[in-house]
Amino acid sequence: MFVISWLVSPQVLKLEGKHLLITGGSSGIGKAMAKEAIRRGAVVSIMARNNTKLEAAKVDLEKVAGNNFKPVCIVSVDVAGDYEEVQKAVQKAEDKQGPVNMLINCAGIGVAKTFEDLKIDEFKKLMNLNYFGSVQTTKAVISKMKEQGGGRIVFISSQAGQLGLFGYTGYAASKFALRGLAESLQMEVRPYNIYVTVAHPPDTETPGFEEEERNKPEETKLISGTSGLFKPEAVAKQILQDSVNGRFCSYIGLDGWMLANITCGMSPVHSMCDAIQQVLTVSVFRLVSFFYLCQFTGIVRKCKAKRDKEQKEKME
Ligand SMILES: NC(=O)C1=CN([C@@H]2O[C@H](COP(=O)(O)OP(=O)(O)OC[C@H]3O[C@@H](n4cnc5c(N)ncnc54)[C@H](OP(=O)(O)O)[C@@H]3O)[C@@H](O)[C@H]2O)C=CC1
Ligand SMILES: CCCCCCCCCCCCCCCC(=O)[C@@H](N)CO
Repeated sequence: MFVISWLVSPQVLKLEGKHLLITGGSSGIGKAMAKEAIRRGAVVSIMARNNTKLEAAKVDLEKVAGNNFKPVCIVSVDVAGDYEEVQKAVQKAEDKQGPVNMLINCAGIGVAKTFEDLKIDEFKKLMNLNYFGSVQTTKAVISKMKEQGGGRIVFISSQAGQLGLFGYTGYAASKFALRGLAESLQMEVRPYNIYVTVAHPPDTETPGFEEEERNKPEETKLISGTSGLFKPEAVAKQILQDSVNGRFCSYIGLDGWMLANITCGMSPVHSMCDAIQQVLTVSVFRLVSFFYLCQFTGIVRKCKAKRDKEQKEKME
């Protein structure tokens, strides 16, 4: 009885006919999640700011739908803007597609610069969009979800929400914040049959990633490169499946698996298999992490030496 009470074993959510509201659904990971959800028979609403991009995504998404599909609902709103506007936007989606069964908080931005180079406004923007944006949409759906007797809330964090790294002082903080939010919220809403998922994707080939790459410090590129570059379709499929299964932590790849285990902390545990895995791997992966940390310190040192040398040559 004791063992059973701390294990989380939610019912698998049947996606067919369920309303999925996806913020940031007009591009990248969010759009790939919308596509996968439609393919699996869900009813989808996507939210973002730019209407032209939303319209284009709608056309793209409806191409993958079967015969009896419900049109994709698009709503233009700034999730980090006025809370009343966010509430109205959610209401608009619910009027069209019914109450939200799964909210996917994917609207977000990545900025990689050193702490010195990041402007205060950039720190604020990162927190405002990546963290408060997710708070606002979640707040706008949670009461109805409780009344309904269940649902799913998904937060798209990052591997940089599991470890801090060069260039991500602003970004990682906003992604770590989501974990604290999610862990607390999960404890509150579990009696209402609502399950929270935090996803920690590695670098993923999206328009947002391309933009971020342009001014990225070399250190950040090299360190992030360790865990590879993934396709949005693969990342989306994994996150959607983990959310359907009601898993608290969603990850992809070998490094993702190690990070999920080493950062399990006090998060809810999904199955006996996960519990055993965590108990057995935490100390081993901590040992493995020293090698990674050594490698990262080496990268930072080499990049600095290279920069110093270039500077000196320029002076001469
Ligand atoms: N790509 C990567 O390498 C990784 C990404 N992530 C995270 O995944 C999420 C998605 O990233 P990715 O697919 O790369 O991003 P994209 O830039 O490709 O897409 C971002 C989406 O969010 C929307 N959006 C941005 N700002 C707002 C806003 N203020 N209000 C409403 N919608 C907004 C954009 O539309 P519009 O501009 O029209 O508003 C767009 O639909 C982010 O949270 C990111 O941090 C995590 C790990 C790795
Ligand atoms: C046991 C120890 C295992 C250690 C593994 C370490 C792997 C570190 C890789 C960090 C990658 C961070 C990617 C962030 C991507 C992102 O969020 C941005 N691209 C957003 O745009």
